[in-house]
Amino acid sequence: KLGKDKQLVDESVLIGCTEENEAQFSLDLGEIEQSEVEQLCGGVFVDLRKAFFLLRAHEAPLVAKGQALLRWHQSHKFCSATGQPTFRNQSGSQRVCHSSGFTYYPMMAPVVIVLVSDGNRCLLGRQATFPPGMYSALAGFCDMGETVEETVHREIAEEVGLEVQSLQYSGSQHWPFPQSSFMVACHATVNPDKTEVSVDKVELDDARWFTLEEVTEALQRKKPPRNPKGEPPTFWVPPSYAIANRLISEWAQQQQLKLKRS
Ligand SMILES: NC(=O)C1=CN([C@@H]2O[C@H](COP(=O)(O)OP(=O)(O)OC[C@H]3O[C@@H](n4cnc5c(N)ncnc54)[C@H](OP(=O)(O)O)[C@@H]3O)[C@@H](O)[C@H]2O)C=CC1
Ligand SMILES: [Mg+2]
Repeated sequence: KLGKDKQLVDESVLIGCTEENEAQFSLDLGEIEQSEVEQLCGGVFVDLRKAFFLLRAHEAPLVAKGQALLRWHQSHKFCSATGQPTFRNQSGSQRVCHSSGFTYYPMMAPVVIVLVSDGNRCLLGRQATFPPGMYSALAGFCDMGETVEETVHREIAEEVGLEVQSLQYSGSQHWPFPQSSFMVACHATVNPDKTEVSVDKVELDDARWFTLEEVTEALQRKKPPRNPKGEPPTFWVPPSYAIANRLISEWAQQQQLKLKRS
């Protein structure tokens, strides 16, 4: 039914291709009445952060990419040099200003995300905006001109007052919040004799060391826990789709291996 609306179809963006060579598009439903779409499709609209708890592993990156690309088009309708309208190409991978000749490509902001360990415990922090009880690995945007290594040292020093000794790359992920981030995930170690945390209260609500037992228990919680009023919130970690979860899981596995060997 929506396919009959030529303008809507023209505004969709190409986001990928299945193993069976079927093209995949993302479509901004714009002004369309949500309840009508929900009825037509037999589904409900869900906030993207909440949807990440429900999506299957291969769906989440596709949804994240579609949403990020559509949002980029919405906020790049005009050339920043001339103020003239920009025009998208057919697939939606770029926008051009005919007046200045500039071509604009979707951009991602590089971010480091770091799981700090002192050999026995790992350090997790929470921002005031996180849901109650949720702690994650520490993260921070790369400044202009910085290397990933420099950002890791600076962010850990700024946010918790610790000096990183060693760094090991783990993986990367596109993250659609707050705009489009390119998350570079690393494990880091600090000197076990210098573990006193000094939390930057502007950036973080709290940061503290967690034991393997605490982390193992939190990793088993697949849904945000229900926190009864008046009781301290239960500790939990980001969902499996978030690369923070992968870092925390890898650390727990390494610690368990270490325990088995000793
Ligand atoms: N996928 C995952 O597992 C996880 C992802 N994340 C993501 O990592 C990102 C970074 O973590 P966070 O601790 O917030 O970062 P930072 O520690 O760098 O702190 C955020 C502050 O950095 C400044 N800043 C610098 N560059 C940018 C930019 N390009 N975009 C937005 N703000 C910028 C802003 O402050 P000011 O305005 O004062 O300059 C902002 O308030 C977050 O977007 C978060 O969603 C975090 C944890 C887990
Ligand atoms: Mg941070």
